[in-house]
Amino acid sequence: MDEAPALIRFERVTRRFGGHPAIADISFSVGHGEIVGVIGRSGAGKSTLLRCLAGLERPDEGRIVLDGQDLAQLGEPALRARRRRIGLVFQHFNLLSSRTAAQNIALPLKIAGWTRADRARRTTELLELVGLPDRAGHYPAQLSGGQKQRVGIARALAASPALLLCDEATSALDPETTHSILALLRDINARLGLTIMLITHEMSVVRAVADRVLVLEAGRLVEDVPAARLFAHVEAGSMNEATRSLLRDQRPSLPGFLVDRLTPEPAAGSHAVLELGVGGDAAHLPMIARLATETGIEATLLEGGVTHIGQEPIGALFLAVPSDRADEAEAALRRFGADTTETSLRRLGHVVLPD
Ligand SMILES: Nc1ncnc2c1ncn2[C@@H]1O[C@H](COP(=O)(O)OP(=O)(O)OP(=O)(O)O)[C@@H](O)[C@H]1O
Repeated sequence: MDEAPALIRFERVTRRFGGHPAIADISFSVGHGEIVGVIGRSGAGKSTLLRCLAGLERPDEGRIVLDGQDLAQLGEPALRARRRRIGLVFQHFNLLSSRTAAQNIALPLKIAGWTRADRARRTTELLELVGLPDRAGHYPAQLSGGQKQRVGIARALAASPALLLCDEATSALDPETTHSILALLRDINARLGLTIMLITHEMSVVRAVADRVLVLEAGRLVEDVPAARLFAHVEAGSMNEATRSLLRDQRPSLPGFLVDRLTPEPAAGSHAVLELGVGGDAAHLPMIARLATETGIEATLLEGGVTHIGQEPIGALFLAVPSDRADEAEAALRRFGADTTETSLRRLGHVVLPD
């Protein structure tokens, strides 16, 4: 990370319950304005990490530094003030059903002692920000799930927090609404420069919104990587098994019928199958066309494609080239920019393609 001091620093944080560590020896830092996804399976320790960060749990070991302040050094009043610098967004919205959207949003401001006029001004501003200017007087029961979560986000932002913590914020929503809520979070991040941490068990959520990904497994931090690199599988070989298994359903993969036919050695008329993982600028390189013009080798695209994580192109292509020219094709692809820091090139085996 650059010279700017981190907003969040976890230093070897452990939290135990009944002697069993829910999170163990966790260290990472988050810079201002980053969107960080924390992913892991049920019981991996995500909620515990979030609760420690929100000051709702105290670590047994290690330090959590937020904006230069060690949370463990703060007494209860200072900790309460700190908590107001953190906005929390919940899976089930946690709105008061007897209050309107505007009243729900204004509640933290009322508790913080804002005047009625200031509350009204800020609430109007927030309803605009989350795209609900005409829903101020609606009660939660009159709002859709997505609208309720927008109110939840507006409430979390009311006191201008330094950090927004989202705990499975889209897990109760359908895919289309999830998409719009994640777009809203990205928009808020871009407009306000707000740092966001999202806890989720869904790789698709991380994929849609995060700049960086932390993977938790059985209380340990097993991966801390830029999202684009994670999805380009550049370091697939070095990735933890927990990460690979979370990724498996996201990545393009060779169709099963071809995997079944793969052999380690070439056969008469066979093709070598190459997996080309591309990311960054490499995604724009016309590698297949260059391969044809410069070597005369015509690669067949078996599967795969390029997509985007934020603005970052990433992809995986599965190519077939005649087995007797596989070495030559690999050497050329490497020369064109494959197998650098942002791309990877792997030979999966040989296959006799169906006619
Ligand atoms: N208050 C608690 N008392 C006892 N054990 C706890 C407590 N909170 C968490 N744990 C245990 O710590 C481990 C991590 O739990 P945590 O809720 O942090 O995981 P998670 O990744 O958020 O899971 P989920 O996605 O299911 O919420 C689990 O084994 C859990 O049973």
